[in-house]
Amino acid sequence: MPCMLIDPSQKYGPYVPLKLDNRQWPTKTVTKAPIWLSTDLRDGNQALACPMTSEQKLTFFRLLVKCGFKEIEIAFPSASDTDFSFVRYLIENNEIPDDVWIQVLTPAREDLIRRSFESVVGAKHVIMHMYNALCPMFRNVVFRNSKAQTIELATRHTKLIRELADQYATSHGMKFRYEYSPETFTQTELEFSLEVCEAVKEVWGKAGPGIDRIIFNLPATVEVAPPNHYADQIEYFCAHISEREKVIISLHPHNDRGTAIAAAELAVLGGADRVEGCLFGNGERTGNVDLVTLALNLYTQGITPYLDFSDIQEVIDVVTSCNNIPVHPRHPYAGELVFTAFSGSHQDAIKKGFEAQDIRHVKNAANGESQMWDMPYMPLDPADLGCTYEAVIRVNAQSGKAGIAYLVKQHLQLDLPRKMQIAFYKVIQDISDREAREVTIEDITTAFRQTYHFGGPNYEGRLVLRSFHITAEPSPHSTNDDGEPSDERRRFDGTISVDGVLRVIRGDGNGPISALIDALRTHLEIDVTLREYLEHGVGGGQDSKAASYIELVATTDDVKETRRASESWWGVGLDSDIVASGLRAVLSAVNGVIGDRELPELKLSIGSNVTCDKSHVSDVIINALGLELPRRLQASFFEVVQRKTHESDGKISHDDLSRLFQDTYGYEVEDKGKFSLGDFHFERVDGGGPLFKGEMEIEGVVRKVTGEGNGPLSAAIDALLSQVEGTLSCREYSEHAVGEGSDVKAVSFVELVYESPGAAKKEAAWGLGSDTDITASGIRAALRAASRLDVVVKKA
Ligand SMILES: CC(=O)SCCNC(=O)CCNC(=O)[C@H](O)C(C)(C)COP(=O)(O)OP(=O)(O)OC[C@H]1O[C@@H](n2cnc3c(N)ncnc32)[C@H](O)[C@@H]1OP(=O)(O)O
Ligand SMILES: CC(C)C(=O)C(=O)O
Repeated sequence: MPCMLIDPSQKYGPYVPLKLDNRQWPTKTVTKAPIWLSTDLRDGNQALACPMTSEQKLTFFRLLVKCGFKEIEIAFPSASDTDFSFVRYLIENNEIPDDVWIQVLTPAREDLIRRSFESVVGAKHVIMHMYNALCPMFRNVVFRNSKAQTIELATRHTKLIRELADQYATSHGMKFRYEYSPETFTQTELEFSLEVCEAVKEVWGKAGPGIDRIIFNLPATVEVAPPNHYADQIEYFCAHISEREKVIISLHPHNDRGTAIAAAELAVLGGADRVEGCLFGNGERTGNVDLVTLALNLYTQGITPYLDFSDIQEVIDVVTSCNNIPVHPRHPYAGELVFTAFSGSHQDAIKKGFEAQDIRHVKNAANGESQMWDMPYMPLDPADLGCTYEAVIRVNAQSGKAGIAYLVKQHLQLDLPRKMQIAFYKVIQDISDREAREVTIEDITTAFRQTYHFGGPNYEGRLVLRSFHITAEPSPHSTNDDGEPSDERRRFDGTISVDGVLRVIRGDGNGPISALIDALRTHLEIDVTLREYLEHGVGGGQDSKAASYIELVATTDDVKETRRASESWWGVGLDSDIVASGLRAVLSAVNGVIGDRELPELKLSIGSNVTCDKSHVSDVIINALGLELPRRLQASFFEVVQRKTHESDGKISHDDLSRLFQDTYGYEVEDKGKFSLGDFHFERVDGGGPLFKGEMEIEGVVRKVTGEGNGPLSAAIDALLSQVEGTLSCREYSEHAVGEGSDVKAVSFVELVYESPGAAKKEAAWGLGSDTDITASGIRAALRAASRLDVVVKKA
């Protein structure tokens, strides 16, 4: 069975290096783009098992024009009717822009040359491209021609092309240029290639400077030597061809050794002016040189390529749908994975690179300097090709903390502290190890939200901050240990939801965070110590928020041991108020600390009932006052009760409880409150709702007010609104009857929401009203609720 040889020299010989003294190309650098010719519609097309249909060729042609190609080889028209008709279609349907030269390929055969000319009749600018192979193998085996016969074949057909070009130029006003390809150039004796090209040039006889230059296209028909050898051959040819100024030297590299890009780049240094190739390197066998890569290699050196791949995805889509060959995921610049880092150290460098670049760009912009791209592992800004940064970092088991932190920052705007990055990395690593797959951005953000109970009601933990007040308290010690005046202390007084039950907790500390930690210790037996606290701003302007990060450790008897504890819990908080953001971060971490652990029950006793909850409180109100509290009012009052009973260790009598209720919501009490109702009536407005007209006593002064609404209550609230700054709205309303017979009256429950002008937060309060008239009872309840809010009254 055949296999690879131990000694391959028995089968394959080395290329023969060119003896080129004083070669120039190694010390040259490229400074401008070559002329490009796309041979996708000829060479690429011929290399497909199913050549393109006319529709596909047309779509491809339009793409090439859009990308900026000014020379396009559109067909081998004598090869098939499809190719011939395609050329006709482009010409007859004015598809070819005036500044684009179409090129057609023909062998050195009279019938095929004539047919090729027939195909291009009517085109404005045509490059006639003729080829014949020159190397010994082709001379001896394929053509069975001597050197002289080979030259004669090339010159005889060049002469014919010249005659036909003159003829068609005269008869059809067309402009022709001529390209001659000494096929198999790189395998041919250099002197012989030169001899043939000189002869062709002479017979063509029309080579001149500028646009009249004859094109000698020197193909690496099969790539059989390293790229430096091609560069040597091109430099030699450029140096020895006569009338160099009347010649365009063109390259046509194939990729058999996988070095077509290098060969083209070095051969351009060797003196070539033009490159023929295909998009993404399609073409016979291993393909032609890839023009996308060549152009973008120039671009990333700061050289304008004069080809536009700003929408690389569109280019990929068109090319792959026409060729039916996918672009390799690792294809330079275009592959799905080329702007993606999976591995940890790469991600780390990219994250740091972006951060440093952002800072540098701001500085450069301020100094009027250019915003140079300089990023680890990324030679090109994906945005230049219409790609987003979305896929730059992707996560699997090879990834590290920095990449994950980068994605959290991108998608949640949170710049995690280093130690928290490490903590969260473990969470993600567990997922990727367990599931042995790529971890998506959605996986990461969901895991983050779940771990830190971050991002709305769906992710709430067992403990949730509902409301709080921080007050300053004088320190019990007038001086500290150094004899300096002691700072004020802070008191946290807030409501948190604990497993769905509102709990009022209080605590003291040096600052709001330590006060909350103290409250958690006192009321819920959660004993933790703060180890690290960091915060940063998120967003700007009115919508800016503060993000806080907290690390907690379990408190031990030994302070040093506590600080050194290996187990810790991180939390995150985001809020427009920096204090609230820190407090949320504490609860986020505490949710991690408590896990499923049982928390001590609320100690609230009403009368002799020792463990009461909000339903017991509501029962007392029903029994004492006959009021059926709406569900949310029950929760709100339960909070009031807890706050009231703090000083009495959670104890309250039945009577005190009903009095507390009446005083709080203004139910059947003497005190009228800040807003109270005088005489009023409603009028009907044509086509509208009721119009409230009446008197309201506001801060002791009677005002005449009017207001419109969909119903009586909203009209009255509108009248009230006309007297205050900010906005007021009704969040909940309910009512029921109390009493019997002639004593029956309506009791209304109203929750109002108030937003004072410029206030970041809304305030809400309940109020109660009772009256024999149900409308009056509702309005009284609303005014009572307003009395409990910090409403700013307009000047009378
Ligand atoms: C390196 C390249 O990519 S070059 C472009 C290759 N593209 C094509 O070949 C296009 C598709 N080809 C075709 O459609 C056909 O080959 C045609 C229409 C061009 C010619 O078809 P046929 O006349 O049947 O010839 P066939 O396909 O067998 O080609 C071989 C003949 O052409 C000759 N020949 C090969 N290249 C050339 C050339 N550049 N100039 C002149 N004759 C040539 C061969 O010597 C051989 O001649 P022979 O029959 O006298 O021995
Ligand atoms: C016709 C020539 C230029 C060719 O396609 C080749 O040599 O690969």
